Amino acid sequence: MFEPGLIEKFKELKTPFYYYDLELLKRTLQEVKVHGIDKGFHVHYAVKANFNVELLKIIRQSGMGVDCVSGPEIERAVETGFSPSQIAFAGVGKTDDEIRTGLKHNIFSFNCESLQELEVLNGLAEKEGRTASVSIRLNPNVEAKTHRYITTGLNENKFGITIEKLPMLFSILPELDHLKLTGIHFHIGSQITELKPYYDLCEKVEIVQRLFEKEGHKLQHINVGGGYGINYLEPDAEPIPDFKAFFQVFEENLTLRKNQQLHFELGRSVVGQCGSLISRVLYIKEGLETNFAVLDAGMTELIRPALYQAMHRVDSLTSNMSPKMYDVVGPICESSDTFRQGVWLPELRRGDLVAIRSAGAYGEVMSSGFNLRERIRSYYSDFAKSTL
Ligand SMILES: Cc1ncc(COP(=O)(O)O)c(C=O)c1O
Ligand SMILES: N[C@@H](CCCC[NH3+])C(=O)O
Repeated sequence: MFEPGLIEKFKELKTPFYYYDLELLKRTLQEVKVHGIDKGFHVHYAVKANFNVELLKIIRQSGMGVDCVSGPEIERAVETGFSPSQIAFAGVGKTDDEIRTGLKHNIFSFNCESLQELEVLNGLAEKEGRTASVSIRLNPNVEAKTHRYITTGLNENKFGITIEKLPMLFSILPELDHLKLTGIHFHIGSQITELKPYYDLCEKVEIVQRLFEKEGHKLQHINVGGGYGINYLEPDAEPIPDFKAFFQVFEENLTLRKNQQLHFELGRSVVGQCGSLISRVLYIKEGLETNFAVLDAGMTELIRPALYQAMHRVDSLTSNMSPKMYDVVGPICESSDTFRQGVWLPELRRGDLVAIRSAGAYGEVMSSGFNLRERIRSYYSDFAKSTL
């Protein structure tokens, strides 16, 4: 990913910054197209993973729709040229203003997460003189086998309506005459690296579909969400996730009804591997138990290690000396501001550049101004697109 010429260019730039390999993004999208879109599936890109406009423009060209979680994400998707007919809007706490944004654009689907939300949406749609297309987000109580903070489909999680609440849903639906029930939606979690949870999900989808059918509801679409994981420790061995295996699970294990569409919402698996956080070593500090490599990037630029104990590969870009063991840390006033502990890297010196890999998803977009840090910049493999 990092040719010598590129590293020379990096040396001239102020660090830290995000670097996006747009060619890798395009190759990843091509795999989604071949194994998903070309099979007739509707794939929505989860904008929350990275709302960077340069990436969105490329993603739009791939034929994907989007999954949004806020009014501003809907506005950004529309501004970038996504058709509202390809916008799904999920979120457990949609505000009235955000709902109005969705109504204004007549989006493909409001993925509703509670009975009260359905009533509020119905009221707002009535006021605006519209009918909203609604998918019911269900909580299938399926174990996603991922970090507990990014598990979303268990009874204890705040997302979706539990299957047990369906009788209540069926009883209020006939009164909500500004809603059109078009589908059901699921999303069981993120960074899912085994296929088993998806097999389990397929079983639950069939159970839920039958419950809707028993009540006379014909579903135009099933949305099974996203969550497909990436290889954080060996990004070069697996720069593009195995989308064939992913889509195949659903192709082979879901019984779609006549004319029923299958929708997906993929975030991390699309943009995760194309982004890296490039940082300079500020100091090398010998501790009593370990050597610290103190970087100029910290949890303010990439919070995943601090928040989920996530491990990102750290590559040295400028040193090829013999390896030494480091705790790679940031400059922020928190001990959790640690990227890696006890990692072997070519001996580092002040000024050396490192790449923190697989940072394209939930990296730049989760950056913060804590410690009054400057907003991080981005550069692209097509440098003409960079805001210098
Ligand atoms: C409703 C919904 N859909 C899709 C996604 C995308 O998830 P991922 O980036 O793990 O594919 C998320 C985030 O986990 C989500 O909350
Ligand atoms: N922000 C999380 C993923 C959350 C997905 C949103 N539902 C991460 O970095 O892994």
